[in-house]
Amino acid sequence: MENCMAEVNISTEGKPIECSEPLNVGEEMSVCHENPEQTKPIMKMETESLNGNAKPRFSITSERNNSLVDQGSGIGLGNATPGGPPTRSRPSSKMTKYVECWGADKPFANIAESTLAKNIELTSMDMIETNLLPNRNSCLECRKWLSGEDLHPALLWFRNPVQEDEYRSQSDSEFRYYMAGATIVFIGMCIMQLATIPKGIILYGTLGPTFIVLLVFVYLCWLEGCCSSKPATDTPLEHIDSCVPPGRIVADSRCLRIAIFLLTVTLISACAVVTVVDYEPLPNLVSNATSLILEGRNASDYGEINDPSNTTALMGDPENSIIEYVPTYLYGSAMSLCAISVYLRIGFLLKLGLMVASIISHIYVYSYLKFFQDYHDTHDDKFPNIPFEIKTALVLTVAIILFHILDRQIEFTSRTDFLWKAKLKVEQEEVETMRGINKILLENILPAHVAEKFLTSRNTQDLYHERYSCVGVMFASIPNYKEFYDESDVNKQGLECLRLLNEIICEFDKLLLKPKFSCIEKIKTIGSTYMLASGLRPGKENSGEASRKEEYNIIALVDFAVLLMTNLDQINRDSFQRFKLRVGINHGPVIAGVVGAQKPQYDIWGNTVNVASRMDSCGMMGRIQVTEDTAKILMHTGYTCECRGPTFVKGKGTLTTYFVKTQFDDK
Ligand SMILES: Nc1ncnc2c1ncn2[C@@H]1O[C@H](COP(=O)(O)OP(=O)(O)OP(=O)(O)O)[C@@H](O)[C@H]1O
Repeated sequence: MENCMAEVNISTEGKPIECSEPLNVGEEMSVCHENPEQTKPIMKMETESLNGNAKPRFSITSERNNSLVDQGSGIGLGNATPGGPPTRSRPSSKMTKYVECWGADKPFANIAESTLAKNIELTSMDMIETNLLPNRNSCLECRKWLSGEDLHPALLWFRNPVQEDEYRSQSDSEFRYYMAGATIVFIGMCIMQLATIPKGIILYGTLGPTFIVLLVFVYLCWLEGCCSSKPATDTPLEHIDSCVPPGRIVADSRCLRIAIFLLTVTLISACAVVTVVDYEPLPNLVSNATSLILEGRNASDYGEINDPSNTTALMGDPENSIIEYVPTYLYGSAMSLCAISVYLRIGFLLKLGLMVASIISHIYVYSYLKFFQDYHDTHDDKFPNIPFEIKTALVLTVAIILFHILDRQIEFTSRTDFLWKAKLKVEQEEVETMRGINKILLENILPAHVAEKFLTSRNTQDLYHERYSCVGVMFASIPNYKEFYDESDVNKQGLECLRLLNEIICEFDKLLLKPKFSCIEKIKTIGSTYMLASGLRPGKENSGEASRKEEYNIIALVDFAVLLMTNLDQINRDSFQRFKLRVGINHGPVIAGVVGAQKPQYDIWGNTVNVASRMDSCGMMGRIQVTEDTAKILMHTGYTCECRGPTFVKGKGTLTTYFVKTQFDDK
């Protein structure tokens, strides 16, 4: 706002300004625009008696004009402090400030209106720095932060149920690795059992099918590309019908993953102990069943087990005794715990429950086996009074605790990771938002290609400049605005006049949005003069169509000048004024660049610009004056130009100039 206003330099030259349209005292006019958006009165012009003359007083009710209200007595040039110099509030790093600075229909209004603006309120570089700077967040701090605010300290669940749901419903592409890990543990257990305990139908009958089941699951989980990739179609239904590989289905479905996990660990856990039925039937419960199973077994392996007379002998000869198989079962139990633990992304509480259930069932089975007691009696002489079940349970409980600590740590890390990713995503979005806003802001100040350059280039220290061999330059001024401008009390020291100028310039700016005029760049306003250039596109002018571009640039400027005149005519009708546009156009080489550091400004320089300015300043109201070269191009493209003859141009001598024929010539 400050920038915009500071550029407006209106000189009244101390002359009393006459009202351009005599009005009756007390008369009030409501002025409406033609388009629907502007059908509400945007200006109310009242007259008051002042020294016998009716003077215009505008009270503008449009939002745009509110931008000029309440900015202190200095007509919006800053926040005036009573009794002191005006203080300027610089925009802070937070984009909210930028947004708040500008209301609707004003420069940067597109930012305030964008939905992004809402996000910006949440954004601050501070937050990003605090959360993302690695050296400021040690693991311990992170733990404290999480357990305190985001995670339940015992359950490690997110306090926010939505977050918890999101975490649980995450896809787990690593599941196939866990599946493979569990299978490897199972293979280890198989090798151990096959190497140590006697092979029999039960051993093969349990390990074999379990192995096949595990392999099938591993295969399915790793199967990612079974479906032929169909070409993308426009019909959504065809997408739905297209086959999804089983690996993806498993990775995406939490229920399926848990079901596979439960099934596989149950099978592995069962395989760890199921062969004990080969050796010693459980009392009463399965004695008959076991004796049936034992029928037909290899007598050389098991005959001695059923022979009570052999038991004492076996105990006396531990080398060949079945009690030596006990460690295999104990290791098998531990390995089944390991198989549970390898499923890293399954909830640690579920895994803990399964481990406990698995060990309780194992110990329950072991407690019915006499040779486990015998093993205890022969190998453990330190605490003979403690039952072997308790001792076995203690050893396996230690394993459970170790696995549980590991699982807990892994889950904590996984949840922390999830939180960080979520926060990072938000922050990345915010950074993107801020980058977008910077772009919008820069594009409001600079031409798009220059803004792009400043946004992408790291080296902004060098003077930015561009050389063009042929650019059209236009100065369009409203010479009689000076006569209209009045700093009397009636006009609030010129504020009301300034509002009308603002209205005119905003209308002119709107015309630039038309695609036809995309080659035109507004350079600035100098008082009531509107300065433009066409053809400021780096890299485009050296193409083979350079001469056509030159013509196009000049034609665009002339058409734009005619449109400005048409628009000003409409404003005149609405505001009962008689403003006239005086336009000067020239073309030729210019140098463009950005000058200034705090308030950088894009501008163009060169003789072409000076002459264009002179074409305006020595031109005529309501006419477009061009140089001879520009006129030739215009006439070549079908425009009618009227030779003004030799015209004295300050600093350039006498030049032959032309007026472009327009429908406003006779008005
Ligand atoms: N980049 C620019 N922006 C605005 N006006 C410009 C620019 N370049 C030149 N002019 C205007 O062109 C006119 C001609 O400039 P020139 O350098 O020929 O003469 P000058 O002696 O500097 O101008 P003057 O006699 O009006 O003070 C000047 O009025 C100047 O303000």
